[in-house]
Amino acid sequence: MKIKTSSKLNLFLKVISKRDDGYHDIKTIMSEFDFGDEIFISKSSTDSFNSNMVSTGPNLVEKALLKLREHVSVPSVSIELKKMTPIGSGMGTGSSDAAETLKGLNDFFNLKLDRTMLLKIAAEIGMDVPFFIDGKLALATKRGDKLEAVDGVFKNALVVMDEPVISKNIYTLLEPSDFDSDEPNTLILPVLRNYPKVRDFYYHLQNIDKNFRMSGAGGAFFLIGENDYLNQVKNKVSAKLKMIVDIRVPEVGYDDFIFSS
Ligand SMILES: C[C@@](CO)(OP(=O)(O)O)[C@H](O)COP(=O)(O)OP(=O)(O)OC[C@H]1O[C@@H](n2ccc(N)nc2=O)[C@H](O)[C@@H]1O
Ligand SMILES: Nc1ncnc2c1ncn2[C@@H]1O[C@H](COP(=O)(O)OP(=O)(O)O)[C@@H](O)[C@H]1O
Repeated sequence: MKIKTSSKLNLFLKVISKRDDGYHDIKTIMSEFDFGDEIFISKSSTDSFNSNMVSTGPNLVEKALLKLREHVSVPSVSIELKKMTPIGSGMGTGSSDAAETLKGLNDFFNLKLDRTMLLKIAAEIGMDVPFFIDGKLALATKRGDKLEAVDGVFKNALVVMDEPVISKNIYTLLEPSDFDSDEPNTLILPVLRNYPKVRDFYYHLQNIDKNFRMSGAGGAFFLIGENDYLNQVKNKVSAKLKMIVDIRVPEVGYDDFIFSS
């Protein structure tokens, strides 16, 4: 079985407050788009995981299999991840790999887990993972795991990335005053303070168009607009990754969050 994974942009992301469990309450709109990796699942007499991804710890794909096994019996399986997307982008590609592994194994072995159960297991892997069970466009609140589908229309977005933000700790770098900020993505404040290369890239983008926004914890940024204009901007941006994608934005109700002037 071959599975194609996807990515997301956080159209905005407000960190509201720190919770008693150490996580943060957030409010964000997550929008799925077509940019992903490939996962191959096949029957095998022993478990195996292979990937072209250089990994320091267990891969989220392996984590997904282990979490699944805590809930249901899964036969031995061979899984291969062909990683084609960058790490540390804030586009949730690892979370998508994990969610697609759960859904893929559920289908491949006919495990009969329903959507509610898949969402529960996904949240045990990471707060970004449940979104990719249904994908598309959703308002995410609480720790990012309470999801509400939002009706969307397609727009073009220029997505750019130069340097990654490799940190599972970005929330710990928030300062009290950050919670009062008007930034469309609160997490840009700790990123600008702690990641000089990403800060330089952000200033480069701001000199071209002030409406560039950061996705998640960075390092990817995006600009929503008309295709012709985005192509002009793309030519001016110096970055390792530049692509124009179709992205869902809410049909109604979120203009103040999404379109800054
Ligand atoms: C920042 C966001 C935006 O979508 O993702 P990315 O930038 O990675 O795409 C998410 O909130 C990240 O999601 P994810 O990376 O899955 O988080 P997890 O693995 O569950 O948590 C990693 C760590 O981040 C912190 N964390 C995460 C989510 C949240 N609402 N509050 C937090 O404080 C916790 O300290 C946790 O230990
Ligand atoms: N399949 C995977 N894809 C991407 N990252 C993964 C994967 N498995 C484990 N990781 C680890 O997860 C971290 C990336 O997480 P994060 O920066 O939150 O993701 P993103 O920025 O892509 O949303 C890195 O430390 C990376 O090594």
